[in-house]
Amino acid sequence: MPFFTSPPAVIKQGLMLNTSISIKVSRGVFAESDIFKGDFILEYRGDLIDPEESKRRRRIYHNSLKGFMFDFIWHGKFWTIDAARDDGTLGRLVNDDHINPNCKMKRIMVEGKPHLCLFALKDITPGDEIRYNYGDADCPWRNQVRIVKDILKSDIYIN
Ligand SMILES: C[S@@+](CC[C@H](N)C(=O)[O-])C[C@H]1O[C@@H](n2cnc3c(N)ncnc32)[C@H](O)[C@@H]1O
Repeated sequence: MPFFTSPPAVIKQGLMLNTSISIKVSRGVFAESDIFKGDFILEYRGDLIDPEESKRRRRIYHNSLKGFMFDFIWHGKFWTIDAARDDGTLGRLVNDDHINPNCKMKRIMVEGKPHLCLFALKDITPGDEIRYNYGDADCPWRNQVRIVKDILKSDIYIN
């Protein structure tokens, strides 16, 4: 549950989204109006960079910024949208859910260039957090969830 909510941030094609902050995932993006299955939600905006530039930036970035680099394959090569710079857009603030995501990132070609766009996988109601599956990316928080579950599985009995 978010504990802080900023004023409504973005109205796009009739969709209203908002950013909130929680202890667990820091910032996130929440629906403020109904979103229907198949709707376009937002674009993950940033610099489109090739593998060499991506490697160079990864060498100099602090770990916290690497989480804003979205890798994908295009024309048989790895490319990256680097959203490390805070440009005020919301795509960079959408969190991961690899178990029950409510939207999906798709590659949309515009004038020969790929754009990463988020579409609803199901109906989303106001208050729901917008989340997609980050894919095979190395996501330490997924392991943390597993560790918590493992701890809960192993009960200790005291007579
Ligand atoms: C693209 S940013 C998303 C916005 C981020 N929550 C923020 O406040 O800047 C990706 C980072 O968010 C955090 N994150 C995303 N999904 C998460 C999740 N399911 N659980 C915990 N942290 C998550 C991780 O720190 C990750 O590196």
